Amino acid sequence: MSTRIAFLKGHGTENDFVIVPDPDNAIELPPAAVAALCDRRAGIGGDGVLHVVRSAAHPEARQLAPEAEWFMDYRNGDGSIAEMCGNGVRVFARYLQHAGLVGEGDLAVATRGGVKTVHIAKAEAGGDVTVGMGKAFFPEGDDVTVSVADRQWPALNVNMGNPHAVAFVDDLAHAGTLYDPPPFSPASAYPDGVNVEFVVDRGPRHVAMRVHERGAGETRSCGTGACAVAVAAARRDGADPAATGAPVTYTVDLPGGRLVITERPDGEIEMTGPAVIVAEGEIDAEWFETVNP
Ligand SMILES: N[C@@H](CCC[C@H](N)C(=O)O)C(=O)O
Repeated sequence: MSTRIAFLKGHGTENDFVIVPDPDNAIELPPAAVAALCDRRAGIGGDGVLHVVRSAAHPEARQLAPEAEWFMDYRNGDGSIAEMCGNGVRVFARYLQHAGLVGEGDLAVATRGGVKTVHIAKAEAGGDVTVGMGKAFFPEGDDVTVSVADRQWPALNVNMGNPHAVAFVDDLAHAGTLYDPPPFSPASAYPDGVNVEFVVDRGPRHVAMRVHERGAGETRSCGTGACAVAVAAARRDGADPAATGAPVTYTVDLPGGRLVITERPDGEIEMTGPAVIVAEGEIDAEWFETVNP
């Protein structure tokens, strides 16, 4: 094993990540090592890990290498693998820019959810990062119910590459502590688990949300969750862009900041927000061996 393992810490609206640059895919990251890196007391701390690998060097992304040089090998904080991370891909792009590997403007990033187009705005224009998130899907089946303590809400089943249950509530405090995954029924609705969003209205096309993320617990932001919430709100509000032929934009406030989500008439969704690198350093090789024997 290499004795020098670089890392960076970054966040997008306070959805925070340990970034592990590893162009040649030489670093093994089993679930226990990911969980140790993400541990907020005994590790570096983060909602997840962004393992930065050249697509050509990763078996899951090799076929995407002609379209996208870099693969976001995303892991949840508990070490599990997710199909997509919306804030993660924005922070991933910021890392590539920070490292001088890309400039401002457009780039393609390979993910388990396919190739995503990312746009890094010029610093003088605010420097926000926009990602083309693809289309939302609404899996058919039983209606989903989410519950917290003695309250229950109907939830919309939205797939943004990863699964979401979106519940509109009267008060975000009704979601409780969100230490544990909120129970849902029927149990068959999400065989692989689910990210659960609780949403309140703030004004016209403006909502606020909290989220319990699969594999991470309550996080201060979730990009795919914000997109799921925006499309759920649009349908609830009768503002389906496919039906009206006009793009629809929602402002989504999260505990860690604000994301702006636009759905186009063809169903394509774009998400814009800040992405920040806050630190960089070296993982102690001896410690890493203890968590990754
Ligand atoms: N924080 C992410 C979502 C990360 C994956 C999620 N926890 C899952 O398991 O599906 C985002 O910004 O989208």
